[in-house]
Amino acid sequence: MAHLSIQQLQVSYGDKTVLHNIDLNIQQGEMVALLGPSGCGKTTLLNALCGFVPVGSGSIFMAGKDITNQPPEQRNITMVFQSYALWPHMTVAQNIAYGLKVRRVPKTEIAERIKEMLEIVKLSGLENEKVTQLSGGQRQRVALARALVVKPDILVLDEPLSNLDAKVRLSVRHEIKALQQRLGFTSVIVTHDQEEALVMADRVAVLNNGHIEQIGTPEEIYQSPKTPFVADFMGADNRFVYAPKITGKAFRLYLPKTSLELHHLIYFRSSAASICKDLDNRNLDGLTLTGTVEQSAFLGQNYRHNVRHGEQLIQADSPDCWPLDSEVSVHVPPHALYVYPHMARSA
Ligand SMILES: Nc1ncnc2c1ncn2[C@@H]1O[C@H](COP(=O)(O)OP(=O)(O)OP(=O)(O)O)[C@@H](O)[C@H]1O
Repeated sequence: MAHLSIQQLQVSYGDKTVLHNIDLNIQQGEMVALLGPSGCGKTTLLNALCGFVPVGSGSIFMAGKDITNQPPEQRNITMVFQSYALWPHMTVAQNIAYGLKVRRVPKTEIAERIKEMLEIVKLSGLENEKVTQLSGGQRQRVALARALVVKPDILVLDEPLSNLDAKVRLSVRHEIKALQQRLGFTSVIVTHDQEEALVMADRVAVLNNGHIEQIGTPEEIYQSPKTPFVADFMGADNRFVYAPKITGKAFRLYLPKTSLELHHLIYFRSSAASICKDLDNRNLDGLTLTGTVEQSAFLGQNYRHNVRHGEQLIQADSPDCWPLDSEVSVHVPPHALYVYPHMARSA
């Protein structure tokens, strides 16, 4: 049985339905990321889980118990916010103790649990500091300790790293992941950063306009996006419409397992494409096209090229910088092409 089971959940604000028939099962000890663009309903789903917004229809079960209509304070769910939401006038220890005091845990036990939590989040020695004297990364660790000290059924993280600078962000996301694996807590994290979701989560649910488009392991979501939306959102930056008649010397698409008699939408990542001088004589599987280099930009490890193929501008990476106006061939192997039937006859 799933630890958390969300079934056919629908949530509306007035006349506007923002979550449509959400089904999501989360196992004990699992971390699931809700990933999607702004406004797709991530925060609303968290709020429904915590009991902060009423549910229109559907159910939420925690360890088999129906909590759909339970008030927030009766759900054993704690939340870590983007803004930390710490009490500024309190010390680190007082902030961590807050939830335990509300639950009337005996003083000696509170002291023990604070000490243990401080060690876990590597803040021992800072218990008497005011939280305002801490760095952003340290504050977020206090927020994490405060949420975990009450031993929640689910830890909910709402964009927890957004306020941290890029470098701290990288280290804190690894710390949270390591902590989750060590302590085995069940959690849901909201993010709009795909890399963050891939690094931290055991499974990723991609939301689009109040629907779950796809749910799967980071590898499944990244390597086998099921819909054009997921492909695009997961960084497949090249998109074009394939029409059966366009195959010729300058353009060849061959996918051993796919019939291409109808129009298709094709996506691929610039990083999956390779550029060479001439592929004319080689009948490679996948996509092969010829074009002219219009622009190149240095990315650090590679150069990204804009290659003009008729009306289409393709982006392709290469370790070499190809001169402007070079005539080149671009190749993308079959496993890196995401192909979807396309109903419309034009791009
Ligand atoms: N209190 C509210 N009243 C009315 N509409 C709301 C309310 N809160 C959110 N919405 C709308 O519901 C939709 C989903 O919003 P939500 O905040 O859940 O999205 P999100 O994916 O978390 O976005 P973001 O990443 O920007 O936080 C949006 O269209 C938003 O405008």
